[in-house]
Amino acid sequence: MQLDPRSITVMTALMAAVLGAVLLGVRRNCPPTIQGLLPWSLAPMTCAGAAGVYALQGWWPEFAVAQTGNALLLAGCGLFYFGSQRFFGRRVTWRLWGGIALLSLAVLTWFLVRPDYRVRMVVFTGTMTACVLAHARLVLRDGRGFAARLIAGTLLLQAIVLVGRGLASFWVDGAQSSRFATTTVQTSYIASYCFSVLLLSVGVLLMASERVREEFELLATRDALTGALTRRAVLQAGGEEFDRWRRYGQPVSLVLLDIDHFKQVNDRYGHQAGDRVLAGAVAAMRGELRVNDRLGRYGGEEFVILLPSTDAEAARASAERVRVALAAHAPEPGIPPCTASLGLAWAQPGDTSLDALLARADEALYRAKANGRNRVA
Ligand SMILES: Nc1nc2c(ncn2[C@@H]2O[C@H](COP(=O)(O)OP(=O)(O)OP(=O)(O)O)[C@@H](O)[C@H]2O)c(=O)[nH]1
Repeated sequence: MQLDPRSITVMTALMAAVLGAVLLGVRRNCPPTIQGLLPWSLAPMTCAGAAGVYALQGWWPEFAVAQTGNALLLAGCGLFYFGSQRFFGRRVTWRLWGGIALLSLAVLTWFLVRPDYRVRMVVFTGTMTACVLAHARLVLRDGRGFAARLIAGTLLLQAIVLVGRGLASFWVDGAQSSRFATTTVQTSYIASYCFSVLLLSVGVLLMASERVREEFELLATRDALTGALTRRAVLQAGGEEFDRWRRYGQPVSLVLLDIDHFKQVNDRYGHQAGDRVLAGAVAAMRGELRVNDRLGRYGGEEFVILLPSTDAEAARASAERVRVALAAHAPEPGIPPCTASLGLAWAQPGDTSLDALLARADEALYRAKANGRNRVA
């Protein structure tokens, strides 16, 4: 089967333009917290521009086709990388990008004065390969899942094809060989370029939709005011830990915590200050908990702390740490620290569900309140 490189190039231009438009559409439906979609949308469009310019060979002077096409292709490659930097929240190195743009401009000008196919090929291949490899490194480091693997794999393949084609240009009579020569090297290069744009666009699309799903999941499990887990989410996690205790004997403990005299905070400083005090209290509690511990808002000024793999003694130490931290935490100037009462419970033989622990923790909390507050019972 013989593929016509010019037709592939024209098809690539059309396909890349459509992919860019699709990504732009996706961007409109994404929450603004997801960054990088604009450069990601512009990247395939720029590649489409490059393919369109290459397709003009024969109608435009060769030098103009090569310079403009290569510059656009490099810009497309850079935009994909730049988009990923934004997406992963990396600090964007403006100086680096400015430097690369200036260098490219200088090289471009120099080629206007001294056109040399092989030097041009080395500079272009070298810059493209460096950009592609840096991008692959970033995605491998910060990304996960199928989409990240797809992107990294495509980029690595692209680097191999780039280097292969760069080397081949020294064997083939490069200066005379046509861009659309139906040689194996040229056809593979153009076909791989077409697939790269397609796979990279699909990859970033998947990565963005995965992020949207994660953000919505987070919204559904987090209490909007304090950032603690919702009651439903923390109780679900508690149920899972309880099952683990029943099946494998892994200890699990639970704390119900109620901020003392919180009504007075609202009455004295206003409901909004009360809101901030609650959010601050959650932040202070978090600082005392381990990574696997779960903190949820049970309702109002009452919280649940789930302590997986924690027996009664260790749970008491954790609860005590939280109590001390809260009593020492000054919410904001003018508002004194709030204390809290904590009721502790742990899984015991005879318990049939998490409700048993919740009931005991509630009784313990009641005792802590009755015995003078600011204590663990
Ligand atoms: N600002 C604010 N206040 C809340 C929120 N949820 C519940 N509250 C308030 O928390 C207060 C709870 O009051 P009470 O149940 O009387 O308990 P308390 O004043 O903490 O007294 P003790 O628990 O007995 O120490 C009420 O005034 C509620 O309005 C909230 O999201 N924001």
